[in-house]
Amino acid sequence: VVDGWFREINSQWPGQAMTLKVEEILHTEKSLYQDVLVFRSSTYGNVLILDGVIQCTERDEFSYQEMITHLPMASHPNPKNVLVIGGGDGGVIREVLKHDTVEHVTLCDIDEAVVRVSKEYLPHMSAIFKDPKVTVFIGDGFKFLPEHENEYDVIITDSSDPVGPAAALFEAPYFTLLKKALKEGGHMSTQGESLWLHLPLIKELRETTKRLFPVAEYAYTTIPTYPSGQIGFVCCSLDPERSVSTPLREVPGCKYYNSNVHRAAFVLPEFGRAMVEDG
Ligand SMILES: NCCCN[C@H]1CC[C@H](N)CC1
Repeated sequence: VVDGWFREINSQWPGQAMTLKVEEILHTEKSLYQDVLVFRSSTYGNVLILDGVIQCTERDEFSYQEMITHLPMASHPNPKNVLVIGGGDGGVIREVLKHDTVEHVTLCDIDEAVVRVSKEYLPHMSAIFKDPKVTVFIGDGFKFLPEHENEYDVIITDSSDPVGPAAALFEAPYFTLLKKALKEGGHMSTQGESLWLHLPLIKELRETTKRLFPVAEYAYTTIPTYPSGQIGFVCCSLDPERSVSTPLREVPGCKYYNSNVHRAAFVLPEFGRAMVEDG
């Protein structure tokens, strides 16, 4: 934080940096896995930073959390058992529980510091941890998945960027394990970075998932505080007859998501479509 501003300078997005005005530093620590910073911003509420990268802000997190959750959930006919890999801030869990079909949701995040800090500073995301349908497991998704084969209707990978602890969550071995943990007709979504910054990665992600899943599509949302103001998701189904871009029911109580936004999210601008689909 320099002269009262946080600047998200990072080699993943050279020559650009989101800047947020800081009112007060609320927490800093070095966890087992990453540097953790929380500050109260002037205009985006409390902000969680991991290794210098904006993870979520109270003002705009709903865009990402709603879309990464409802794209796979609303296109699945009857999701009962759900797994979230990452997502220690609790936002995705909050969204999963908007579906009354859900009987149980498990969160598996490698860093207990994220869950602890979220409970303390991001209350409207982490309050949901108290819900009896929620189980929080602190550990590595790579170890968790093989112990839970054929268990989940939907798996959401709410990861940080493909550098540091989350790098392996963007590669084929991970998606192979994830596929085995899904039940028949299962759906998944994974954090898929930005069309403006990561086209080669997105192309690779889609090729990897297309080899493993009969349906694998890319969708995106707008979100001011992520690099270039946009972030995407790779959404997959194990059912060749199903379309992840077709919502099967409404999801009440959302601020970003609705069934038209669901469909529109999969319509890509030409520079994205060409790269992602034609390659
Ligand atoms: N629940 C928040 C997950 C964080 N998602 C990522 C954080 C880092 C960003 N560069 C990309 C999205």
